[in-house]
Amino acid sequence: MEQKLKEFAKELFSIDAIKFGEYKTKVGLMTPVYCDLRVIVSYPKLMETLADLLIWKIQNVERYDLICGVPYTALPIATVVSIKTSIPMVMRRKEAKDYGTKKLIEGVFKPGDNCLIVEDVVTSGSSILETVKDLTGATLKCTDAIILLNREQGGEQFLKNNGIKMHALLSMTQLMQILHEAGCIDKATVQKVENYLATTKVDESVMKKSVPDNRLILSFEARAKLAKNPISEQLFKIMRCKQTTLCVAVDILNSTDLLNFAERVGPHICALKTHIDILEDFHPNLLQPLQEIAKSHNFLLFEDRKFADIGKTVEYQYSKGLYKISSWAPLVTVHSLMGRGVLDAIKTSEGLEKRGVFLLAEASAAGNLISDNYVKETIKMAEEYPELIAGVVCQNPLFLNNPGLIQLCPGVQMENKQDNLGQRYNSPLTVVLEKGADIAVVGRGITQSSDPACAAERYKKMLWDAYLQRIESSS
Ligand SMILES: O=c1ccn([C@@H]2O[C@H](COP(=O)(O)O)[C@@H](O)[C@H]2O)c(=O)[nH]1
Repeated sequence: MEQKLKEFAKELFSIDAIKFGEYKTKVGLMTPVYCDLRVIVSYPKLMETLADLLIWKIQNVERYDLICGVPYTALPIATVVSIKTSIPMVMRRKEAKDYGTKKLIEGVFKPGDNCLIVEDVVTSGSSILETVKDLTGATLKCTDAIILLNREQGGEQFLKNNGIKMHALLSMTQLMQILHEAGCIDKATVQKVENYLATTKVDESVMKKSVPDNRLILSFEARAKLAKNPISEQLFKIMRCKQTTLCVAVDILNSTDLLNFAERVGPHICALKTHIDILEDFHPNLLQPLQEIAKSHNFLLFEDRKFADIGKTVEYQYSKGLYKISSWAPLVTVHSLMGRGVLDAIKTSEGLEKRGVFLLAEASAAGNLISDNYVKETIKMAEEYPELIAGVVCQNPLFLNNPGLIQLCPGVQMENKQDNLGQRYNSPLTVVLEKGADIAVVGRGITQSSDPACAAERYKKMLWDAYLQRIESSS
């Protein structure tokens, strides 16, 4: 059977059911490998082989009375399995009929019958779960799903969390290995897919098959209307008007250099991100010309203070002291680590009337201690403060169903993969098309360039083209 599986994998490649290149997934992100098993109905011998392989795999499943294919691709596959094993099948309608019996599940079954799910490819597991919901709603039990290919993007865990054990004939890693050994794909392609799988997490909102108002395919114009924070609304409008999603991190130690730099990159950016406390010659007199430059080039000042203390201390750090951040920076970053008191402090402190917070959910630094649960709770916290939160700093496509929030992604550079202190980089294309970034933060990629204005313009164009490519399918 192992050999039969390898031969089958090669056949899938030869009929173009597995393709390599740049493909857009249904949630708007790009993938270097695309699996389209719908073509398999045109190859009856392959259908039969697949059914044999699945039947072989079914031996691991303890008990089932019925089988059900996830519509539509797996329907014919489940049919062949049913015929070959004489296990009766039930069929799930995607929409209930609006006449007659209005049944979602067709076929003969008894309450409590255990139904084995059959599916072709699992990315998120959401399609299986939709089918499971209808089956259990019709009094059936579902505990196991038998599938051809596990794309290894979180679906197995997601299903497990929802009480379904997944049995896959192949994982994406195994498939890559088989195709490489057979000479169908080269090492570079294998590495590209491996890298994509290792770095692209699919969160639960991505896992919903049809994400309502998916931010990845909505235009900034549309999202400006959905923004609940006045600064994120303004940011969306600036991005659209200046056609830029570039935020430059101006990590420069001298005030005059900072002003010169802001003037030069100003036409190409939507926000200028500062670490004001690294200036060796800081004087409050810097702030007025900086604000004027921001106004004249229509970009926002963004102090990356990463507040992380008790609320009262944050109130002082934000509005008092040498920097009086709340008086000149409409945007600031906040760690979720210390809880909601920090957000309450930012919300109520004196300073600019309109303000927005980017909450830090993930970090670009290698070896950071942020866990999946921390990320999840941070997103939850962000969604609890819609009037204050402009967006989230993260490295993965999160909160897809909240288009009013902006994903800000630092760690962007054209070439470098990592600096010598643990900073990790992705290319402009990757952050927008694979990681879901709305705004990309570029620091040394521009500040250390011999011509920062020209470099900023290049980044701006690349990022904007990638954004247009991302929303293309919805226009
Ligand atoms: O996870 C994070 C959060 C913030 N940053 C900040 O972005 C810039 C990146 O500068 P580069 O020169 O492009 O590396 C810097 O100001 C960081 O403090 C981040 O990199 N990662």
